Amino acid sequence: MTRHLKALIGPSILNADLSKLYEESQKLLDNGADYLHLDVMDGHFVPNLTLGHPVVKCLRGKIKDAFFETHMMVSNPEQWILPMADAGVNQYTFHIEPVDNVEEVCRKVRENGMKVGVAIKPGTSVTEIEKYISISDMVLIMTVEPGFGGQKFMENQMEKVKYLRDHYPLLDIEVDGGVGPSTINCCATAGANMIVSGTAIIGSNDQASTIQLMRDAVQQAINKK
Ligand SMILES: O=C(CO)[C@H](O)[C@H](O)COP(=O)(O)O
Ligand SMILES: [Fe+2]
Repeated sequence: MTRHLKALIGPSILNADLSKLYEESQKLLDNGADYLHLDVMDGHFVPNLTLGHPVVKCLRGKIKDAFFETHMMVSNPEQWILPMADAGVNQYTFHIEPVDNVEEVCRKVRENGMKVGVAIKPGTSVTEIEKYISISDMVLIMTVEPGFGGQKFMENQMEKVKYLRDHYPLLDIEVDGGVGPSTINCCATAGANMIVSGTAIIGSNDQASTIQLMRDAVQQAINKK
């Protein structure tokens, strides 16, 4: 069977009203989100704290069938594999920067029934992550310094996306940080097919059209290639 790239939009709930995590998440799904991108920060790898596996587990209790990706901005990603698998996470995306044995973490993530995503910060070279493509399901190119929502999109990171798309036509490539209607074309033409967008969707007064607009831009770019 031929595999085709798919345009997927995964809203980040980071800048939503987290006292209403379930309602905000369900609303995003009702408005057409393809998956949920849950930002996990440990106050060590990044200077911020968000949520952990107990919260993800409660959310899974209320939302049974959506695809959950956790973006693990943590110093020891190996530590949270089991609890996140138990919480019902579908994809475990972690940063390679603090990890000594990336292969081992990738293997354990899969052993625990989750897809594995590998992520790099803006200062990390694309060749650092290229080594792990064969043992992962997705690559995340950060387009802001991880830690906070609502930052400015770093266009220079598109070189990494272009490089990866040229060399790996069917690779799932995700971008995250400052992505919205004004920056989506940049991401789409560079070759990203999985789009994380926080502030632009959460702050939109028409979430469904904002999600649709971004998915259409990405799908059109895929169809042109
Ligand atoms: O990983 C993140 C920050 O580290 C978030 O996913 C990202 O910033 C999304 O929010 P926004 O679209 O507002 O930038
Ligand atoms: Fe994220």
